[in-house]
Amino acid sequence: MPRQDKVAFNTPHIALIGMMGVGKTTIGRRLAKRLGREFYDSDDEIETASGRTVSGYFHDHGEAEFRAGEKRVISRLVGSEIVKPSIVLATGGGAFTHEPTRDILLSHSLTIWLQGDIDVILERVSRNNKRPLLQVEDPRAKLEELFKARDPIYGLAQIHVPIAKGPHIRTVNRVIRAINRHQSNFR
Ligand SMILES: Nc1ncnc2c1ncn2[C@@H]1O[C@H](COP(=O)(O)OP(=O)(O)O)[C@@H](O)[C@H]1O
Ligand SMILES: O=C(O)C1=C[C@@H](OP(=O)(O)O)[C@@H](O)[C@H](O)C1
Ligand SMILES: [Mg+2]
Repeated sequence: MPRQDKVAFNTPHIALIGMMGVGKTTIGRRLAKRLGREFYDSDDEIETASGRTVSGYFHDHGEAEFRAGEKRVISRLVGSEIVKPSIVLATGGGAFTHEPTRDILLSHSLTIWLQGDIDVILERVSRNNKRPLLQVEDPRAKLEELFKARDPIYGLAQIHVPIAKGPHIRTVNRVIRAINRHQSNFR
């Protein structure tokens, strides 16, 4: 394993946060593979536990219950006192904005904000209708509203990484470099 991957390997749980469509799930899966860690996605865990899709869950129970379920899932994955190997967790875009969930993430993991601009994100989320919050007449306006409300909160993450253009590996490399820089500041 390259030296810089080793530094990242030795960190606690890594949690990716940021806006829908920025790449948390796809980058997280690749990062975990690179670091030889287990990968979890909080949306997948909610879907498995509830037997509903995220959209179905929102439809049936509403956002407040979704946030409560999301908190339970994240607490189970990274909030436990039981010592287990560090994982990579991709959170859903709203998880970090919910204070109880944010507290768990900040206390038990290295939080990494993947930052993308609205045009890239809009293009990506338009590929399917899996994101209930954007099933509105004007998704751009909704995204603008979410950016305004959420960016200051996402800014509380320990590490900020602007996504790279091009293949996923470029962003994975940026994340690993950012973790290295962060860890060396604390040694
Ligand atoms: N570097 C990239 N290049 C091209 N497409 C990407 C890249 N990163 C993510 N995507 C695509 O953008 C979409 C959203 O990514 P996803 O990982 O689901 O985001 P999130 O989990 O943050 O909502 C997916 O279709 C994914 O394949
Ligand atoms: O931003 C949000 O509030 C949400 C983001 C989604 O996850 P992704 O960020 O992985 O798309 C999913 O949890 C749900 O649709 C709500
Ligand atoms: Mg995702």
